[in-house]
Amino acid sequence: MASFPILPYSVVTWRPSVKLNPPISYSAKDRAFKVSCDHSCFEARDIKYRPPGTQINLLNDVSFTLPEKSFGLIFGRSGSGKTTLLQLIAGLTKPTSGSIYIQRYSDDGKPTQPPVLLSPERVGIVFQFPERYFVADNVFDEITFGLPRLKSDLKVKELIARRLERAITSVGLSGISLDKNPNSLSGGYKRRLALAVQLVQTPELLVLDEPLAGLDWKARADVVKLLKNLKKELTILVVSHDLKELTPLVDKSWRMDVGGLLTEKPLPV
Ligand SMILES: Nc1ncnc2c1ncn2[C@@H]1O[C@H](COP(=O)(O)OP(=O)(O)OP(=O)(O)O)[C@@H](O)[C@H]1O
Repeated sequence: MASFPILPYSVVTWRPSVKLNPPISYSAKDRAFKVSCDHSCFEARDIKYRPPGTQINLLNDVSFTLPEKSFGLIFGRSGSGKTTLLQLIAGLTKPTSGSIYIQRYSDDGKPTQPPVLLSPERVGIVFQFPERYFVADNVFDEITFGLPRLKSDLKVKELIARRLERAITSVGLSGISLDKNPNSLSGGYKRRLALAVQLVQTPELLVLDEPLAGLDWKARADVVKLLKNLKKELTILVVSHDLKELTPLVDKSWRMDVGGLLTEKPLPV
């Protein structure tokens, strides 16, 4: 298993960090969330989301804290707002109010600096049935689709080549020809490819919507094993109905109730 992320954060210089202005202030209620954060946490506070032109909030006062390199799982009824939350975290939609940010803490649980807004470049999102969104006719083009085109100088090319190689290795696609048509891969390999597409962008937080949906038992077991390995190097947040299979990986879990209400709860298995 290749170690991941591929490059130290400082090397990937095109990833902007946006400071919140004004900085978030901390109440006694907020401090209760810090207990489990040793270093950095991905945090959401009081997220509300109402789609434009509608009268109903899909998400209501959603708050959570996910320590870095941990595995979080959100479960709950269909239509409760889980996918909507993932889309907000990935920056595909903006919350109506509230914020999602990264907070660093010292060993004694105090914030060491102002929170930094979570920018979309730091998040990789794998949609439910990601293979439906493949755009290229070979594996190489699919993985490199979102990368800078290769007019760049040699150093950038080398950097991209290393990122590509490590993404492929880390999802176990090394044995597959890069010329292969993505649609000719098995279900499990398509999921690996969808993960590689995100990993090549070196995200710090990977969010996955129903990563086991539609796979046979063998492919499901393979994806669980893959996620277990990725968890060593990345923070992962999953929305899933497949609680039993994912239980061994889960560090924190939440139930989303209809009306977009998120509560930290142990898995009901
Ligand atoms: N842009 C929108 N405008 C209005 N309603 C929306 C919009 N986007 C989603 N919804 C509705 O919001 C609710 C929450 O949808 P969401 O897909 O987030 O739920 P979910 O918990 O992920 O469901 P599932 O488990 O079935 O995937 C659904 O009733 C959906 O129809």
